[in-house]
Amino acid sequence: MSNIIELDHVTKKFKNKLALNDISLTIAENKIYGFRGPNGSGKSVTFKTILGFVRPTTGTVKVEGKIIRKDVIFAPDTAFAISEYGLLEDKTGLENLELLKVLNEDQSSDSKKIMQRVGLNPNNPLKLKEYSLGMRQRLLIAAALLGDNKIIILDEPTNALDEEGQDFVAKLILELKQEGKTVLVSSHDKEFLDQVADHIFVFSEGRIVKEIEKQSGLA
Ligand SMILES: Nc1ncnc2c1ncn2[C@@H]1O[C@H](COP(=O)(O)OP(=O)(O)OP(=O)(O)O)[C@@H](O)[C@H]1O
Repeated sequence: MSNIIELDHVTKKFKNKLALNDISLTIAENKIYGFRGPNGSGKSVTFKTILGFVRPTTGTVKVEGKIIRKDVIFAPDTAFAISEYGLLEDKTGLENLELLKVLNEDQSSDSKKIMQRVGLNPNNPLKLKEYSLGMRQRLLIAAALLGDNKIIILDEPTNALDEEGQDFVAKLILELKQEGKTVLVSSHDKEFLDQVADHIFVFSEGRIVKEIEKQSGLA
């Protein structure tokens, strides 16, 4: 399958607010897609319509050929890190990942290994409410790595990270591509997206106003 995700003339209206205004886009397998644009331009709502968390007002979203909210409720083979779909404050990082495994009937992911991969110590006894913003961000990314999904959606994964943390996320995203994943990542940071993305969608006021295709992919 060449296009793993397709949005066809998608609009989303919240009361009087047109959050998405006729978005059409295609996502090919095993590439990294950057979503750039100012606050409120529609990046997160686009991700949520792909995931099936938000129902489009008009238009269709297909993931792996399935129409979201029609053929399936949620996007198949898709993991996400979106800060508002949170983790449990009263649990440790490891406990949070173990709970997600139970919820997802996932018996094969190695939570400890995944925590180490994102630079967190699985034996850290701190509860999430005691985590720094950067540690939270890393745990959220770890949650998206559970289940070995084909498509990974990362909403502002470098928020609250220092320069070292940002480089770390960039390297991780490039590794995910090497492993055959398709990654959708949003950021305000032009430099960061230029570093990782093969293709960039630039959003403004609910529209895609520009698309940038990188020649060779990796920087
Ligand atoms: N559940 C909702 N109810 C009402 N309005 C919403 C809802 N979700 C999003 N919006 C509005 O839709 C618009 C697009 O929001 P979206 O979260 O996609 O922006 P964004 O590009 O991801 O920005 P940010 O970088 O701030 O996350 C905004 O005006 C936002 O206020």
